[in-house]
Amino acid sequence: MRLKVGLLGGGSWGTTVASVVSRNAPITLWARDAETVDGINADNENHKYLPGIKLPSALRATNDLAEVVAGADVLVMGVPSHSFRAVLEEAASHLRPWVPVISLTKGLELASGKRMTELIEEVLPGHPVGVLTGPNLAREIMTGQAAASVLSMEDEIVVRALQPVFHSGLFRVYTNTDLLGCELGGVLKNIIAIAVGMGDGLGAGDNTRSALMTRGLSEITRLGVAMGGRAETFAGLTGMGDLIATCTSPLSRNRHVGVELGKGRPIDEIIAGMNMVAEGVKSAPTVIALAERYGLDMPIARDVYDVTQGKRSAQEVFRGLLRSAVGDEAHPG
Ligand SMILES: NC(=O)C1=CN([C@@H]2O[C@H](COP(=O)(O)OP(=O)(O)OC[C@H]3O[C@@H](n4cnc5c(N)ncnc54)[C@H](OP(=O)(O)O)[C@@H]3O)[C@@H](O)[C@H]2O)C=CC1
Ligand SMILES: O=C(CO)COP(=O)(O)O
Repeated sequence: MRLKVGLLGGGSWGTTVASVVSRNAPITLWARDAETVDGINADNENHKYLPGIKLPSALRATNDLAEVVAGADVLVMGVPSHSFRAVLEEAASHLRPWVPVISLTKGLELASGKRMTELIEEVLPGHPVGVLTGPNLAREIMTGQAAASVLSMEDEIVVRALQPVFHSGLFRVYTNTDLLGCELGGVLKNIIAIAVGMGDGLGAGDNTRSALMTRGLSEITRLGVAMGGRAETFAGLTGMGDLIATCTSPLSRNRHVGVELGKGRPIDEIIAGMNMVAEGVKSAPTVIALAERYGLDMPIARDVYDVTQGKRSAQEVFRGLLRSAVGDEAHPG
């Protein structure tokens, strides 16, 4: 039986995942924006988020959320974290019982600090939940570059059953049962990418970038393990893998924010000039609150928080980093 997939969210990543899935399964994409829907159906193009890229003709889009959700055997959530709960609540009354819900979103709920899969469990109790995450820059995948990703769900049987929905020749989908670890890796690497971007914007060198990424991974792993993730997950595709892609690619929106901060531009101006989401800016305060709750020192994340809140400049933060105490690499703090 071919599972029918419904995907909510017509941004760059929702459209990309829908295009990938359309090779394997019937899929309908819901977008709130009528022009996005028309562009996908009439021109096979998402003019707003993936201009110039031809989408598969099998991909169909609609404005009708109820139709997409009610017809889905698998529901995929591709809206940013700030809209996730509202869209999920709208979907809830239309979803059939036990339909798995997979999140593509790499952010935390601002008010509660919750992960997106925690929101799914809260709004849709009883539905199997998962994430699809990894080093996956949308535009690269749409231009036919190979990539690997991870479908993570706690139940090994369910995750194996859903893997073929997402996996294809150039989009290689592994499975992992460490849901919390996989999900957190995707959230936390955004903050380190902002830090690396700040360094690049200030003209820092490759050694500096390498130091920030490595110490950043150490911060990610400390918090992730304290919250219940497995250490080895953070060394895999959803941790180190995604960190490398996001910290080094000019396509990353989070890194872009960092680069512009490094050049001295104010955060509000940078965000106002972007038509896409940079989740790390929104999750930095929540991550700092989590670090405090778990009694952990996360100096790079704290610096990103300070700069994105306008408390200090990128330049000040970089001077501070060079002056900070250095101890045992393996046992910081
Ligand atoms: N882009 C990428 O390469 C990757 C992104 N991700 C993650 O995927 C998630 C989505 O990002 P991405 O697709 O890139 O985001 P974009 O900024 O490209 O697009 C955001 C989309 O969400 C829609 N949206 C926002 N608020 C609402 C709402 N209240 N109701 C309905 N739709 C809404 C927007 O609609 P509208 O146009 O109408 O505003 C738009 O279609 C993020 O968490 C991101 O971190 C993960 C991996 C790769
Ligand atoms: O998550 C991503 C790559 O895996 C996309 O990163 P940005 O949101 O920074 O563009």
